[in-house]
Amino acid sequence: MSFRLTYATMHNSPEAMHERFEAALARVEAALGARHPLFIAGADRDAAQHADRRSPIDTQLRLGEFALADDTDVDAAMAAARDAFPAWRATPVAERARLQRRVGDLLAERVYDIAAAMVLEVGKNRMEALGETQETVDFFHHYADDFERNAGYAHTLPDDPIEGYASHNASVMRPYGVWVVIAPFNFPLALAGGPTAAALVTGNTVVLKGASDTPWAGRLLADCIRDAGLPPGVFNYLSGSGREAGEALVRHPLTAGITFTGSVAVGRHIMQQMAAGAWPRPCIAEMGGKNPCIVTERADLDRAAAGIVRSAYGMGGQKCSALSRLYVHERVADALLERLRQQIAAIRVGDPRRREHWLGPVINANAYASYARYAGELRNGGAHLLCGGAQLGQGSGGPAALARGYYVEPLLAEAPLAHPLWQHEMFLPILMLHRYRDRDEAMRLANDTPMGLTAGFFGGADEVAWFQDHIEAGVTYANRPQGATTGAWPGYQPFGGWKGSGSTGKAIASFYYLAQYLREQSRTVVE
Ligand SMILES: NC(=O)c1ccc[n+]([C@@H]2O[C@H](COP(=O)([O-])OP(=O)(O)OC[C@H]3O[C@@H](n4cnc5c(N)ncnc54)[C@H](O)[C@@H]3O)[C@@H](O)[C@H]2O)c1
Ligand SMILES: N[C@@H](CCC=O)C(=O)O
Repeated sequence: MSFRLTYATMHNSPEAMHERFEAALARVEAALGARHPLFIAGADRDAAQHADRRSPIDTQLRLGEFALADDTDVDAAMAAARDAFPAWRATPVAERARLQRRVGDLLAERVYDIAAAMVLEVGKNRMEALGETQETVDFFHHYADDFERNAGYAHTLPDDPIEGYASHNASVMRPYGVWVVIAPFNFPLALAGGPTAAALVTGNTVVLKGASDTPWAGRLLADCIRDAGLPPGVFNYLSGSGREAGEALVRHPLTAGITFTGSVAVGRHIMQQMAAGAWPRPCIAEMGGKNPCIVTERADLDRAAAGIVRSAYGMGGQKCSALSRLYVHERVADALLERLRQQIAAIRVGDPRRREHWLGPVINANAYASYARYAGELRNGGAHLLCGGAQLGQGSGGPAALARGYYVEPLLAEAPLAHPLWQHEMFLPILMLHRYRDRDEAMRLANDTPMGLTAGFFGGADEVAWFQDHIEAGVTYANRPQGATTGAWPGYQPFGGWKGSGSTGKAIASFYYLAQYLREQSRTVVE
């Protein structure tokens, strides 16, 4: 298939992709209900307790039983990763990169089956799930290529200018040791696989923990890493809760560094713990977003509407990059609203196993209840709900086909600027809108947030530089109908947040990313 799948191309998928997905879905559904163990020291390990997991699509759909790691399992995983570290660090870069590419190749071979599992586990639609799996493939290849391209960041420096001695100098980068990766529920494969690939290729060993809602995706990644032939202990997988397994990993004495992806509250808590102790340990924290889009009088409104709807409602707004604040010039607001209304009305909400359903359920009962609460807060806080606001699933009295899942309507609300939800990451398909008069006012409002992940702009070509120069966000998109604020891809858009959205100022898959998994050693040798 010559089609190259990315989040920007997934809107025009070829027929063959759907046929292969359908076949994989049937295979995966036929095998539901299995028990999924932990993966430690190269072997499966049963935990003392397991969680029975159901799909957000239909809570009677039983996915399987997933191990809940406890302190003993965390200790075992950390010890395995510590024991494997010296040999893995000493493994030539070319060999580490070869194994890493092999993981990518296996993910690619299994792309349809893994995507089918993620549709069931997360409730995302097939193209989002296929996109995420392909993104993970690309992370494994991208980081292997990048580390080799940078020759492992080893540099020979000039000899010291000392008479009578030959004093040779070099700078090398050395891995830290056991690197912990903590992944979020919404991209449970890509945001587990990306940091894992970065840590492994740079010579660290890894203990990965998946999110409590999505233990399956991480286990499927573990299977690919096992089958690629990485030595036992180099990679270990734990499923389990954040409060137990996650906390135990963060406070573990063998934890040399962490990549955390998730909410601001948990991220800041982990950063504080990593800064405390005998010495500060590195913590790459990729956190939340409250992403704005500015539409000026000169925008192409068809493009704007397409990009806005895709980014505000794709995956039910459960992307850190999702658009949640829309600032539109008052002269074009009504015309844009008309287009948005049409596009929102065309969104088909339903079981994401079916191709025609672009919008599946939200992840769990909490998110489902939060949606109703936020809709109420918007109404009570003086907002005008222009579209949506109703739950469609459990307990809503909505369509029978949706009654066992967590389905909600895409919501668009024109809200007073004083409304507190302008400042709160809801992580749901809820978009708030404000009509502005003056472009600089729009920019001030767009930047009026402690977050700074992604931002979108629709306007004249000669306004783009103004947007890029003034917006406080790590990832920016101008005039992009494929997604106003969403859809970064490794090798095309480095992805990382400013301000409260990220701890390092260095983006995922950027030129500067891998160096964060290494510490510098200066080497002087006098002959
Ligand atoms: N910036 C990014 O690249 C990015 C990408 C995806 C998601 N996110 C953010 O993630 C959030 C949604 O994901 P979520 O709901 O899974 O986030 P979350 O913070 O609830 O959980 C993330 C992970 O942390 C674990 N965890 C929870 N409490 C912990 C603790 N005390 N100690 C250690 N680990 C703990 C969880 O089990 C999970 O594995 C949103 O805020 C979203 O914006 C950010
Ligand atoms: N990389 C994804 C977002 C990941 C966060 O949830 C995007 O760019 O839309």
